[in-house]
Amino acid sequence: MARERDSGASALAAVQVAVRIRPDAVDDITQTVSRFARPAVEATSATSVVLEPSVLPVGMRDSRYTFNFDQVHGLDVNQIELYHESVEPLVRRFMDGFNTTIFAYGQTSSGKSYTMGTSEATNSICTDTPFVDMDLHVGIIPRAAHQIFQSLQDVTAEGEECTVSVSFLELYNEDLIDLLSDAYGQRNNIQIRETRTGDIVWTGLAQRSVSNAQDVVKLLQDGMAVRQTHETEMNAQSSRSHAIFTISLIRKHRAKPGAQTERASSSLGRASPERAFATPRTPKTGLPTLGVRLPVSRAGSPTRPQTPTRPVVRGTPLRRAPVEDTVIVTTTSKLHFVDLAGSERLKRTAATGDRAREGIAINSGLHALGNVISVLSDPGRSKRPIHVPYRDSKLTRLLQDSLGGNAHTLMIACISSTEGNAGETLNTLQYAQRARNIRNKVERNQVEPGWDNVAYLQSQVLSLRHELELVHSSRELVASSPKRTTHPMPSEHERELLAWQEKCSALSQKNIQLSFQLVQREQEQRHNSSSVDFLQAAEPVIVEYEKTVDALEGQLSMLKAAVAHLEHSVQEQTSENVALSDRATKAERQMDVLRSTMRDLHERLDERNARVEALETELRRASMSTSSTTPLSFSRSSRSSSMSSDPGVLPQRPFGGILDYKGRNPSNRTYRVTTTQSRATSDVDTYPTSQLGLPRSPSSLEQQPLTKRHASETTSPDELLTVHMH
Ligand SMILES: Nc1ncnc2c1ncn2[C@@H]1O[C@H](COP(=O)(O)OP(=O)(O)OP(=O)(O)O)[C@@H](O)[C@H]1O
Repeated sequence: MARERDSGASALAAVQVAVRIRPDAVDDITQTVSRFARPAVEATSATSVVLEPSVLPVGMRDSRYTFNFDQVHGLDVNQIELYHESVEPLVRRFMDGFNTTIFAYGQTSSGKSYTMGTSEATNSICTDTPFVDMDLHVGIIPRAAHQIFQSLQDVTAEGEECTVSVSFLELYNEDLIDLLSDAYGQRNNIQIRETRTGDIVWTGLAQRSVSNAQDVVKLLQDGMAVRQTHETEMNAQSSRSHAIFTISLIRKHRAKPGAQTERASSSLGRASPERAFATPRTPKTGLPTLGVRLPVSRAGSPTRPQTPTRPVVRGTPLRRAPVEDTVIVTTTSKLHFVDLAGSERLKRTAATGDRAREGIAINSGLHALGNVISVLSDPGRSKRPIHVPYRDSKLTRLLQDSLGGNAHTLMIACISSTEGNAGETLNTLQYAQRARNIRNKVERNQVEPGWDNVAYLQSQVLSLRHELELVHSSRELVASSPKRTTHPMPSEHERELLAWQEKCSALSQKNIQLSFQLVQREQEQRHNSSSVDFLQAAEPVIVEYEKTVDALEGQLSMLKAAVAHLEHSVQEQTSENVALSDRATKAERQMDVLRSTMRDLHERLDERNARVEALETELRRASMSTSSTTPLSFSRSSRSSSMSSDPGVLPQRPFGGILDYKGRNPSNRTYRVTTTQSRATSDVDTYPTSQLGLPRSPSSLEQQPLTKRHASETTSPDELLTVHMH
């Protein structure tokens, strides 16, 4: 926890972000096309990761993406290493009395459940015997349970009394479901409520006491068995809900008043002297954050903390106060493991029906979480108050204390290494980058008993007054002693007197403080008493309103989810359009190239025609001087229609020449004509007779069967003339 600052009563702690790159197994069903299975991300150091932009969809390509985080776990980092590097320090914070949250975020099938320990590997743990070595694939939660109970062995041996309990909550389609309830599946009454002091609490959630790590894992397995998971195109066992597994700890130890904050050994989150002594923080008794009810008196009136009904981990009984001044200090803390469902593109998961509805709800919660993270990470937030949209979804309400509130938080961003997932990977990395800017205000949840109890304070004041009177009377007694005037006081008595005097002044001070406290409390009580009746009467109405608001918020969230989904589709459509216009631009470029090729060809054609004209002129000249052959004048058409600027219209120009009629095939009426011009035999051109102006059946011509080649060439026989240029 390097990035933490002390700011008086509470310390500022940045949200920690660890990135985990999952290896892509051969049988990974998301990687069907090997072309997209190339590696796209690389851990370049223990804290940085690079995403290759060329693998991103068009429109998302930018420069090389390099991201820095608190930890980066590459492909070769296993569960044990990840736990030691990223999670163990957080679990120690929890043991020290701080609320702590660890949540996994990432696209579907990126390894969130695997990392958190809510996947198959956890089911393989045998809970009948104490854990020795866990399977390499076992995730965070079972390992944390093991660490917690190992540490508790030490503190209970020192005489502390500790109580551990767990709860398991699921948020499915905006419904809160208790995964450890005996009445699972039946309508339950879990509600997220805000106390008058602004704390977020859940009511109606089962708390199960546990006395060892096996108990924790057993309950985890039970809850996992009923959690909503289904197969999608992207994951054979995809979590269709967000789930929060919580371990709650209550520790009690004896300490001198005012010295209790030194007991907890964390180097972080030092409680201020004011909070520890003069105005001890009202413990979240009964309604601690994230809704776990600790022992509390019914009407919610503050009482001295009670002994838990089922203390689970007990040390030797709390030592009797060796001296008058020790009190029992209670520390409460919670450790939340949040396994978020994966963000998913419905197109890729091929979700329809219920799966699509689940997908929309999942994405909507994550979208709201993204908005909260964006607002909290806004650097301008410290200068001006900004509304944080926690109420936009139940997920954000549940995580309110973990993001921007009183908790040490670790986000594990899970990403896939392959090219096919590069778009989602970039989103996850950007999301995580923002989360890293969030600062939480952490403080130890610790309280000295009785500070919120007026009767207790009154009795303290009375006993102190009584002690004070005793001291005064003893002083007077000593002062009136006749020996004092004649003999020096024996040093033993002197010391005793000084001790009494010191004690007297300490007690007077404490008396003043307590009296001051008492007056404050009485004033507060007087102020509150008038509203208590009203509040009691209004309570059921308020609860009803809360339920209605809750239901409406649920509907609103789903509507927002639908809108977000539409927006997402529009975004996808837009990027498809971008890709299409990119292709259109490319095609245009190709057209330009073709046009220029055409121009070249035309030029070459013109050159050729010029040559032909020159030849024709020569021919004409030759014909003038030769009278033995029949002069002909006709048009010549080009065979190469592809060279014409207008396909279908053959370029024509006058052709003058002396032709030697070699023969005629009557069946197809094709003429074979040889010009007097000397040419290679391959220079055989075919002309429509209509263009040549020749008679269809000139009897003067020698009939001659055409070769096979000619026959195949002259597919429109009656209109063609084959000319051999010699
Ligand atoms: N680091 C890893 N090493 C080995 N296998 C892994 C790793 N990460 C994930 N897997 C495997 O990948 C598959 C998908 O992982 P997992 O179910 O944890 O994903 P997910 O992010 O929780 O998905 P969803 O959001 O759909 O629930 C599982 O079979 C899991 O065992």
